[in-house]
Amino acid sequence: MKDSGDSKDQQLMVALRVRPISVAELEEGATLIAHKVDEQIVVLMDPTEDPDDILRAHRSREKSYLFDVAFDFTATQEMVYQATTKTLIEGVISGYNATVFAYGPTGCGKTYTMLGTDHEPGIYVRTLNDLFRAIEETSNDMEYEVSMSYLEIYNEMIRDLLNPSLGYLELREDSKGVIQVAGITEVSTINAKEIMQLLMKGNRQRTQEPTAANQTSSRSHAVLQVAVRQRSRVKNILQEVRQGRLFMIDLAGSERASQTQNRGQRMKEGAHINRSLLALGNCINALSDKSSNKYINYRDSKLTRLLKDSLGGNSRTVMIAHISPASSAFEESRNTLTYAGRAKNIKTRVKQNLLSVSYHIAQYTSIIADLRGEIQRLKCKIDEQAGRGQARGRLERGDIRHIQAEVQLHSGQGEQAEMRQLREQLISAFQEQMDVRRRLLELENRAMEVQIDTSRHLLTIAGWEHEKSRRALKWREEQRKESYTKDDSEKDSDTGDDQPDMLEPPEVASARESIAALAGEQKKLHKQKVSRVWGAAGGVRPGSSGYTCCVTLLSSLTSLCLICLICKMGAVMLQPSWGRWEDFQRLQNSTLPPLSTESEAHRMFKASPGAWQVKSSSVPTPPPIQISSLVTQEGPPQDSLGSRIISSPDSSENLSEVPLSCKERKEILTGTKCILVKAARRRSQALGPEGCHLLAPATEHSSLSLHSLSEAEDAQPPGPLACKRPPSPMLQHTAREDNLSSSTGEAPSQAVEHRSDGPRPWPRGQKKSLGKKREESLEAKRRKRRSRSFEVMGQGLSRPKTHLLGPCPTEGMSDHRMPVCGHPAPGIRHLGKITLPLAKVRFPPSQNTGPGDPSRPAIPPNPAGTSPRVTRGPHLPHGTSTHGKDGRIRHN
Ligand SMILES: Nc1ncnc2c1ncn2[C@@H]1O[C@H](COP(=O)(O)OP(=O)(O)OP(=O)(O)O)[C@@H](O)[C@H]1O
Repeated sequence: MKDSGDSKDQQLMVALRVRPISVAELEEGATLIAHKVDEQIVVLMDPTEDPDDILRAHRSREKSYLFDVAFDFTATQEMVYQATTKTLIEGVISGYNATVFAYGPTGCGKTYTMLGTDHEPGIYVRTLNDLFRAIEETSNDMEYEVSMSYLEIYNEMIRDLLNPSLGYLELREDSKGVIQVAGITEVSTINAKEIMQLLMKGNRQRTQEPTAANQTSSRSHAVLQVAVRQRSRVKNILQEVRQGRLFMIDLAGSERASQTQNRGQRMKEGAHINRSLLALGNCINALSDKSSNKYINYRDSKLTRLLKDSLGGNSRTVMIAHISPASSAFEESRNTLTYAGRAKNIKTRVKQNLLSVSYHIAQYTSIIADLRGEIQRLKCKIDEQAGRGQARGRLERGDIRHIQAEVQLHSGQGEQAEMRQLREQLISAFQEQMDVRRRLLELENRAMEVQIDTSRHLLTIAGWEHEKSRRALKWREEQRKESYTKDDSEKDSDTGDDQPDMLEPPEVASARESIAALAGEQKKLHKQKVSRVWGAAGGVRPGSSGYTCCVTLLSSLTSLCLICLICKMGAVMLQPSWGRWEDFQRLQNSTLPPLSTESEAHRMFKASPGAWQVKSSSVPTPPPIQISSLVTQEGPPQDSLGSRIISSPDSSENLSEVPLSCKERKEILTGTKCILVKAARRRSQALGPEGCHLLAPATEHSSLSLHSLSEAEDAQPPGPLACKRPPSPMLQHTAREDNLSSSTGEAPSQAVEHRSDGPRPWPRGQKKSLGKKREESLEAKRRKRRSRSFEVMGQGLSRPKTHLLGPCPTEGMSDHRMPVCGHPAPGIRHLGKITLPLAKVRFPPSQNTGPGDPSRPAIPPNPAGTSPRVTRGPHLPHGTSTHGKDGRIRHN
């Protein structure tokens, strides 16, 4: 260990404090002779000067003294501490020595300044408080060791005030000249409170005796020493240790024997006090004389030996001189001021007590142990702080939970019952809704079954009508052949021959009856569904908006189902083998396969050569079949229901020659047209904008109104497009309405007329002339018919058209011409046109018979010439069916 650090000269600081004049002094008649002129100057008046003394007339009666700082009776303890001692604390911590001592005559306030009272603590207490506060502030980086000792020099003997039992102690000087008190008690602590308790204990041990000058006169010099060792917490091979010492000395007061009136022990004490103070004065004189190189005799007294460093060595020293302002203490005050003034010239050489400690490698283990201990200490500190934070957090969370629980308890009691009630109501409403849905599904299932049965019966009836028409045609052919061989008279006589009646098969009659029953059931189911929806809607009444919504919903569903049914029926009827009675028989005995998926429907259409005509891409769901007209309308007589079915492609033109069949067919077509238009409208309404958007590609072609249909019929070249033009692959289900409607009106005749012109487009300008020709031809045919000729009168269909179609479906539905999803209906009229070729095209008689006519399938003859009853079904001769390029069926 070695000392290091630079030294510098430090002037001794001298402060003067003038205490208040005491009551005793006032009683003695003393006057104030010490006055503070400014912060540094004090004037002392000489009370003994006689103004009448001529010899001293020109001498000044007052003398001024300059100090570093001066205090009078107005100064507080804090002011004295701040101005004298506080600045020393930082130096002590940094390794500098410092000394504060109170000097002055007895009873002038030295003990008051240094020790103070309980209410006005002195420099001891204030200094220690600030010292430990400064150590605490830098303790994270620096490690401190603080030790304290408290002694008195009484009668030139040193006593340990912290442990008086130790007896008198000796002063020793080490090799470096540092004065040490051998065996003194040094209490190491960094607790300021503990040091203060020790200080109080030591003061009680200090020798105080009342004298005439001071009731609490200190008969000894008290020395409080505080040593501070500071080192960095960062361990290194070279460790710096800074050691500073602070001396705070309360000297005993110089006294005069006459003043103290001491006798005996008190006089002896005073002698020792004065001797030590004299030695101190001599040292101060010697130290303050800059010019002289006098020997400083510190060894004259233990006080000067102890204050060796403080006076002339390595220390920042502050001397606080005390005087009484009373005129009675003029001599003591003047001497004190003189000594204090001299001390002001004393300079000390101050240097930092810096000790460099180089550790041996063997000491590393202890250093490591110290470091580990330090790490452990820091960990404990962190854990302690974290635990404190967690405890605080738990406390806060506990408070929050407690508050929440209270809030829930108070506010939730009323709301819980209400919430429970609402929940029960919600659950019951949900269950009721599910029940209604289930019942509706059951009704839907039943309605689907009814629809399937109805469609099956309708197919049966349609098959029979077809067969009947075919037999009638065959019979007329035979009759015409026979008529060529007979003369006119025989012809006239044969005009009364009618076509033999064909007995209706029992299954057809049964189908008609079943259809009637099923229609009633359909109606009943529909009413039930509507009532269910009303109930589910919570009391929706007819005529209200809710009612409209319900009906719309149901209608939309049923319309979709209907569309599926018609597509399916169309696909079946366009089978190559369709038109034979056995096909109807086969279909009658089999249930309609449901179009469960779009792919299935696609397969079905593909399987048929004519499937492209009816392929519907917009109906992917299984078709719950429902014919609205049978349910929602008071339909035509049930016996005509069979005639509503779409005619067989092969026989449609021949059917027109049968008045009753033609009428029925028109009714069927009209009714179907009405249904389809309604279905399309309801589907559009049900789907709404979103559905329209989704179905836009399809509806663009399938949206249809009668108006658009009629326009289409007018604008579109009928015959060739219907018969020979390759069909569009984008055929839609509703496009069949176009076909159906055209089959009931002028289009067929136009097609017939146009057929002779080849596949050129139909010119609009020729329509009127063609109409005229058609009328003429019709008239001629009538005449022929009256003359018992058997020419086919396919054009006669145009006559009942206005009667059948006029008011009811066409005009009525023309109001429903609506653009679906914003797409105008006319834009789709050329697309998706399903052509049932033979139902649309009427052939003139001259062309009907030619088997080689490619535009029309030849009607297979009945070589057996049997009656319809005998020849129906499997007995009908037929060749191999082939398909023309226009998709129509040919029988070879
Ligand atoms: N500044 C002051 N303000 C008020 N009272 C004071 C002041 N200074 C001293 N006194 C009072 O004067 C009396 C004597 O003071 P004190 O004992 O401190 O003198 P002293 O110099 O220590 O005497 P001694 O040398 O005999 O110990 C005390 O009662 C003290 O309360």
